[in-house]
Amino acid sequence: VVGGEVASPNSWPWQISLQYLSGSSYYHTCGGTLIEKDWVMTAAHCVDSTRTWRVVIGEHDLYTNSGREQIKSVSQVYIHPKWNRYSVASGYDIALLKLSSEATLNSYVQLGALPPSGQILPNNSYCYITGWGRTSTGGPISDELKQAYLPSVDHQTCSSSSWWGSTVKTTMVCAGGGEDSGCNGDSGGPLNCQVNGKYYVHGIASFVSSYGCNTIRKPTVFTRVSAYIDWIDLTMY
Ligand SMILES: C[C@H](NC(=O)[C@H](CCCC[NH3+])NC(=O)C(F)(F)F)C(=O)Nc1ccc(C(F)(F)F)cc1
Repeated sequence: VVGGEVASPNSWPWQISLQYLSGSSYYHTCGGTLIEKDWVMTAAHCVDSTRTWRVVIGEHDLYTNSGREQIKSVSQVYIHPKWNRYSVASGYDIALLKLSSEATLNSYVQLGALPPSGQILPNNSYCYITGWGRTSTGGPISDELKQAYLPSVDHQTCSSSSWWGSTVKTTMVCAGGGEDSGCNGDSGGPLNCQVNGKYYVHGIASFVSSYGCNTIRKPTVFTRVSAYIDWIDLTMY
């Protein structure tokens, strides 16, 4: 997350850190959302390589143990069947991870709420991106979970020529486009949007400009969760 601020610990209790094993250590690679006690939603591009994954729930500082963390291994990865790793612009950047055991829900660990199928946010909706991604283009990832206010940008604007043009599809949600943005390492994490006083996870961080994370008029682009509710339900149940 470029800009924004460090989040109050565990104030986004559905946020997870997706980590991969390298040698004898695990490393943060992506964000994700706990959507059932044993299911995590993330981006397909985060898990389309063969690795050993684990999910850390109740996390805040990646390098300290608060005692609130719950670490789960991943028993199965379900990548959307239409995901094409060579064409993030085609969409379908969504995956579900089945956990080896259920998380325990408490003040620090809660489920993220999904929007109704097909729901489209009005332009300039009140949204926050959260993640441990780079804090500047090419910079280091954040030790602590960060948040940034990223108002949503409707498709008409986001797909206009001086914005993302036809790269952005209607199965995506744009947010930001100013000096705050998502960045590498926030991938897979939630776009949290407040609707009638409650937060819903409307997006899964998918891509930013290759010219720089916080490029003006290149908002962070998210998979639109409300476009995939049927697939999510079919996969989990
Ligand atoms: C460096 C930049 N990285 C990203 O945007 C990465 C991974 C994207 C997956 C692509 N394999 N995503 C992120 O950093 C995220 F946090 F915003 F999600 C990038 O690749 N951007 C990008 C790639 C392709 C396209 C386009 F769709 F146009 F082909 C647009 C932007």
